[in-house]
Amino acid sequence: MAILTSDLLSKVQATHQFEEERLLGFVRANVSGFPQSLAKFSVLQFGHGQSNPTFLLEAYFGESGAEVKRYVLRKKPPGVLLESAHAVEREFMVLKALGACSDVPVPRVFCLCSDPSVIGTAFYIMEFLEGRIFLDNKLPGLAPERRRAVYQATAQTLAALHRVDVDSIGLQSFGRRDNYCKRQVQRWERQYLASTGEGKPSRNPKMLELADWLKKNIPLGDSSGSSGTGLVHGDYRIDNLVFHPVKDQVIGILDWELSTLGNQMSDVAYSTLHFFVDYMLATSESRGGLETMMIEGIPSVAEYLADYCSAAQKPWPAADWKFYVAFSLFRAASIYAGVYHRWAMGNASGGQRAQSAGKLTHVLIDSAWDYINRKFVLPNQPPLRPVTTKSSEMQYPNGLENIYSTKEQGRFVPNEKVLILKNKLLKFMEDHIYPLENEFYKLAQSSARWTIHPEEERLKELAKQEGLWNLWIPLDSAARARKLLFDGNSYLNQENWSNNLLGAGLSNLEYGYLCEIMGRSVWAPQIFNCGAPDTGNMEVLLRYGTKEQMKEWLVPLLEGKIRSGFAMTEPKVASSDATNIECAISRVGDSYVINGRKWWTSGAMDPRCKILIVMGKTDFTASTHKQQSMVLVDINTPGVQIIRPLQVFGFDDAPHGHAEVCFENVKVPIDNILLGEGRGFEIAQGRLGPGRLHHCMRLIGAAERGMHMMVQRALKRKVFGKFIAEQGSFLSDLAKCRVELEKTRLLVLEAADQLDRLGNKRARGTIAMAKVAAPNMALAVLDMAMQVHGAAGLSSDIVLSHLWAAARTLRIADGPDEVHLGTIAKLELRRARL
Ligand SMILES: Cc1cc2nc3c(=O)[nH]c(=O)nc-3n(C[C@H](O)[C@H](O)[C@H](O)COP(=O)(O)OP(=O)(O)OC[C@H]3O[C@@H](n4cnc5c(N)ncnc54)[C@H](O)[C@@H]3O)c2cc1C
Repeated sequence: MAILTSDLLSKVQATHQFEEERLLGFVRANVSGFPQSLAKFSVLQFGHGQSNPTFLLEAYFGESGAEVKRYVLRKKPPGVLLESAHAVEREFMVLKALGACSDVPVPRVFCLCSDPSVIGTAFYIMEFLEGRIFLDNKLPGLAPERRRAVYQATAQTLAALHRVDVDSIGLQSFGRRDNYCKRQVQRWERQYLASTGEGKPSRNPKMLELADWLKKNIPLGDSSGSSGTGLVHGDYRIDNLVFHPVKDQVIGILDWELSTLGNQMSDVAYSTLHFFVDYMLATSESRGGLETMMIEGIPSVAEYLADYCSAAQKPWPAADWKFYVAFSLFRAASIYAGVYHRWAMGNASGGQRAQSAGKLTHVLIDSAWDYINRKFVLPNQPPLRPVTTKSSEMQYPNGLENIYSTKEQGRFVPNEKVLILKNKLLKFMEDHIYPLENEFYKLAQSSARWTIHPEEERLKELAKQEGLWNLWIPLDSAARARKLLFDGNSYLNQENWSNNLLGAGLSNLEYGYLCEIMGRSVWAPQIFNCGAPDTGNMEVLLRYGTKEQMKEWLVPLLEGKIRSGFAMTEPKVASSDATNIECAISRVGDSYVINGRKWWTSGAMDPRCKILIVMGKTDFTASTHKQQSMVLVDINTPGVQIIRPLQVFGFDDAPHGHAEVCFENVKVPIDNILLGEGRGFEIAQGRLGPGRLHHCMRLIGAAERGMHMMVQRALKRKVFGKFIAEQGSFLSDLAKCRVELEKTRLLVLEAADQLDRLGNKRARGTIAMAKVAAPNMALAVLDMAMQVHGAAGLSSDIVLSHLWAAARTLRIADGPDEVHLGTIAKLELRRARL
């Protein structure tokens, strides 16, 4: 929640007290409009901020003494100060120039007092702004769209500040512009050295190494100061901004102590530090910033930066961004070291809160090194933004966008975050996937069919860079992995976060809108690391894997370096009832030994497939649903034999494939068991819910592609003197297809929403309905599309027959229709009996 500026007040701290009468005399003489006859004059201190102590002056006047004028006084801290720090005179100068000659929102200043005899140090007086301050940059309590607006206003206000022409407002001598970064690194290194060392807080050698790295990586052009220089604020953060009491608009930028002229991109990078390190939580062990939290409405760093660059008309800073962030962390570390040093000497205005600044200094230094060691920090281009920022006016760059795309408010209307991803995804499909489909088919029909097309791996990298990677991962699963893999250690370096290894923090419903688009091409899902059975297998590891299992198998799967298979179905038994399976998993000493035969293990033919999740029985005598267990089996373990690829209507789905696999005395360590013996059924329930829905979502996309192709064909092909689109029978069939498609889409979205709100178990009835409805609808629509294409529709020259074959498998795979109908009927009867 935001707090009002007036809520930050408390009594003046003992170390900051001054003679109020002397101050009053000065104010009366120097602040124009100050009431001459007062009922009361009071001084309170602002509790937020640790640099220059800041006070509220209240002058009560009028007949009843109830009228009040409020002012803010800002002064240097008492005690011995570091040279050039706490320069309130400079603050006054910049505020005065901006207030008089620009539209940058700043409080109006009244007067500056350099005479220490008045209150002990120099000070100035300015306007009091009543508004909201967001002390927590996670913006708790705000709706996602307002969070977005607050961050947008933050970026745009910084852009407005950076657009100011300093020469025209008399600030041309406010600082030097050449060698800004070089001088800043030297300055903050000096400050750090002055705040640490013998008789002072301890010195961290990594800080000095950091200074060396920065000196060696100064951006080109720094020495001349030719481009990108101008006014910089120096401490631009959300909590130094006053927002309008109700509108998401900045009404004042505060805390100008560090302002100067210089390289403005360093100002921008500094304003993003909370994405990389949680400096609000100085006392906790937490290191990760907003980029690891994925809070709805808060933009990514790239999106924030895109807002800034577009408003400031600056080029995209990918080339030097690593330097600017590392420099900002270094500078912040030096500032906090100064705060801590002052606290240790008893004169930091943040009081005891400044104590934690010592620890934070080290966190900032480590974070800078983590950032430097990342391979990827920013995409080469700014992320694609919707054509307008209002979701109601979004434009879609793709002809495939369906005619009922939601442009209004409503229950199943994707939010702005999803719309942005959707636009990107649509463009990616148009630019990269559809044009390569024929290429992929050619290879899959050649003698080299079980190899990977090099373009596939290239597109995977591109998808990662675009933030279109692992979008299927639901928030809760991501949170578990984050906790197990990343908490308090640097097992994985921060590069992985930037690559969105744990998705975009989407709910199942939000993912539904995107998964549908991937379903338009059989080749698309794996490009985004969103293909079956990998998503289901990753979900199992995310939910049930141990830390070690995650490290060994989940991480390479998340990275898209390996693929996986799920081996449950057996040729000998009716596997739609998993209690029938016969594969034996026997405990022998410290190992499990697996014996059995599986088939339709999708993905096992893929040369990148390295891990199988095998379901078998560990105890044939236990109760029916406690006999089964799941174990992780490295596909290269002796005794694992791939017997043959199976075909679906002649499609073998190379290079992915569906394999028959024999397990003969396959020995794996006991640590490879998932969740524990007898828990296989439980895992299957968890795995199959979201996975089933993903199939349904993709089927909506497949049907949508069928609709599109059908209509295009009907508008171009003439039969018996008329276009097919003019034939009455076609029109009614087309309309019926649309009706079925929309009904099913709603059912699938409803199931996804229920999965988010109610969980797997309570949503199972609706998921079952979607699982029956989606393949049957897609089959009908694709069948109609093939019919309209005549013989071409049945050929392999166009995608329809392959989409149809894939849809047909889903009346059986992941449970035949009859099993799901049984679930729906059982629930219906149970409800009637209640
Ligand atoms: C392309 C494809 C990919 C697959 N991928 C995988 C995979 O990666 N891993 C894996 O383990 N399996 C996979 N499968 C297998 C799939 O999950 C099974 O085929 C499915 O669970 C059905 O099992 P079954 O084939 O043994 O059919 P059976 O269990 O023998 O059932 C046959 C038929 O019996 C009828 N029937 C079943 N139950 C009922 C009931 N309760 N009421 C009325 N009639 C019923 C249905 O008509 C059903 O189709 C895949 C299958 C295909 C086609």
